Amino acid sequence: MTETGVALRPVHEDDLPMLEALTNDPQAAGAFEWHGWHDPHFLRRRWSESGMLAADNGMLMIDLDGQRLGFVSWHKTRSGSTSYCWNAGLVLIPEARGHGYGTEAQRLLVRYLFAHTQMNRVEASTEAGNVAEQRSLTKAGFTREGVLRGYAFRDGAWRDHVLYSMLRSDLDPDPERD
Ligand SMILES: CC(=O)SCCNC(=O)CCNC(=O)[C@H](O)C(C)(C)COP(=O)(O)OP(=O)(O)OC[C@H]1O[C@@H](n2cnc3c(N)ncnc32)[C@H](O)[C@@H]1OP(=O)(O)O
Repeated sequence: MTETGVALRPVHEDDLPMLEALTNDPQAAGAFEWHGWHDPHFLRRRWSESGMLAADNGMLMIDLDGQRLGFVSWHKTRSGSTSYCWNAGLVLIPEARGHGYGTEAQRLLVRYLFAHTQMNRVEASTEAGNVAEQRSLTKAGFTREGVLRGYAFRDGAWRDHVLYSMLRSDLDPDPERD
């Protein structure tokens, strides 16, 4: 948890309707995260199998004083013949956007992943037009690496993405640790 009260926690069964809305409803997903309808049973299946905490991917709820604000997620990406990194992302409910909660959630996620896995790099890419997420990644301490041209297909067009990363060595030392 942070001073703002934002915390990450595992997904509970009664969170599934919110996750479903954020990923399967065009209004809730927002301009850059709507990728078309998906199998409505997918999230419940994933939750039954692993509680959204598998070895190669995961999802945690973003919580503010017991209120659900959205979710963070990550998956393992190959970065070399024997190397992997995490690719991370998040979606907040529309009412929670623009208050700094997404930035806090990304800070917390990076700390969580570096504390509990041995990965050296967390990367995040976002559409070139998603200025809020780019600003939020910068505020959370990520470094902008460059533009991935024609990287992802969404809503009828190939879109440029901007790639950001945080390395284990970029992390500020935890003030609560010796
Ligand atoms: C790697 C990925 O996950 S990509 C997908 C990211 N998710 C989404 O796009 C889903 C919908 N959006 C959201 O969930 C959230 O808005 C997020 C995650 C993008 C950002 O989290 P928030 O809590 O809203 O961000 P936060 O409030 O910390 O900061 C947003 C910043 O962007 C700025 N901003 C917002 N919209 C715009 C805009 N259209 N143009 C310029 N700046 C903008 C804000 O002013 C703020 O900057 P400031 O603190 O300097 O004033």
